[in-house]
Amino acid sequence: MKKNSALWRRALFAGRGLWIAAREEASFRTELLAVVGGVILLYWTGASLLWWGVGILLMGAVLAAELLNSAVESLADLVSPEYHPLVARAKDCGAAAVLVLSFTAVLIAALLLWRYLHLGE
Ligand SMILES: Nc1ncnc2c1ncn2[C@@H]1O[C@H](COP(=O)(O)OP(=O)(O)OP(=O)(O)O)[C@@H](O)[C@H]1O
Repeated sequence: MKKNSALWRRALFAGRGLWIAAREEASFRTELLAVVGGVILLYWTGASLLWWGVGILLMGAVLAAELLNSAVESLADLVSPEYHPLVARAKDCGAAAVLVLSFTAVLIAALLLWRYLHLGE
């Protein structure tokens, strides 16, 4: 496989990864929906530029973590389709990474909502 291909080619590969995740991973689709919800929340609460920055950063991080988790799962399935405790560990840790970031994003969203409802800003 040729290394260091042109930027447009690498972008094409990345786009293919996004398309595969959106088509085959239910969790990724759910997170895309959550991103739409997050953008609506930020818009509805009239969030400041800083809140938008934090929100966009977190939403991007959740999606990126899910994509990396999918990559780990695919490699694990290739290497060991049969049950193996190390595969269980790799997959569980990948899933945990997504969970931690998702939980953080939900907490930040709750904070934004609380601030809007109680402080009106
Ligand atoms: N080959 C394996 N060896 C050991 N444990 C496995 C193996 N495959 C799956 N598991 C266990 O089952 C859990 C679910 O794995 P699975 O591959 O179905 O991912 P998932 O969480 O359903 O994600 P997705 O639906 O996105 O593929 C893993 O977190 C792991 O604990």
